[in-house]
Amino acid sequence: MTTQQLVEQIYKKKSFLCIGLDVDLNKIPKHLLKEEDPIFEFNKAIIDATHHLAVGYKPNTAFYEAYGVHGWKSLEKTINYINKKYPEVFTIADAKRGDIGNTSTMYAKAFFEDLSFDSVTVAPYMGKDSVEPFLAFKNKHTILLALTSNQGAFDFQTKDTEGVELYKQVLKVSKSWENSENLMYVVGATKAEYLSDIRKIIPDSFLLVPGVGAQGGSLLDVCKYGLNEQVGLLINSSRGIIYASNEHDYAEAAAKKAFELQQEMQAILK
Ligand SMILES: O=c1ccn([C@@H]2O[C@H](COP(=O)(O)O)[C@@H](O)[C@H]2O)c(=O)[nH]1
Repeated sequence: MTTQQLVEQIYKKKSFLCIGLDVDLNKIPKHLLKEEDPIFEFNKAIIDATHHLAVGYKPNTAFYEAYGVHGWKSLEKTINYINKKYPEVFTIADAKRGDIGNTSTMYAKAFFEDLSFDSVTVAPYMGKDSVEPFLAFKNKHTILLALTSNQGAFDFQTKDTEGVELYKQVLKVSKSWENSENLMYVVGATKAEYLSDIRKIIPDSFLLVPGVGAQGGSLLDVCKYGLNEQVGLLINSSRGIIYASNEHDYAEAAAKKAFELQQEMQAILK
């Protein structure tokens, strides 16, 4: 999917919501555990109930890898379901990959070719030659970790490197990489006050913003400092939406939470 197509979807749905599909078998409704593939059944119901309210879905691969080959199958079925039934939706494999060049190429093939995700999250720590193999894929997006939502972000990301915070170096330097137009960045909603500085460096880039909902980030603050002319934000909520209920009404409850966020976004877009 191109960035322009994503922007069109945002205006069509009046939403820049991304729903995180972080499925934990200990948290889903008990009756689903009788199914052959409880993770997929859970995702399918959530997707069917929310696809008109969200422009993206973000399975975090950890929640699938934790269940071994069965989990990976569930991930494959989930992405195939979205791509077949709702091809207009932007998909993110939150896998936080990145390695030496030839290994990164294999990671990119896994997520962009085999699983057909639109984007994958990548850690910048190993530098240019670890990220450029992802950027080489046309109409696919590499979402680079810039300033993450967790407390540990202050351990390295905000430290000075030659007078500039490390996360700013990541933003500045990555702009010079080949095919950098395929870059997006992760900035945590819990770091909203950093967004005006971030926008000075990357005014036009899309940002994936996790941390609204369970982590306490504010949608309004993120929008105040982070919106750009093309909206430029994908706000993710995972637990706050998908675990709104653990009874039979879980999909409707998720849709209700997604609707509340979509309504706030609609008001902001006006
Ligand atoms: O900085 C980051 C980067 C990624 N994440 C991921 O986003 C979701 C957030 O889930 P919630 O349940 O809405 O808190 C999850 O998959 C994280 O691994 C992040 O939170 N912060």
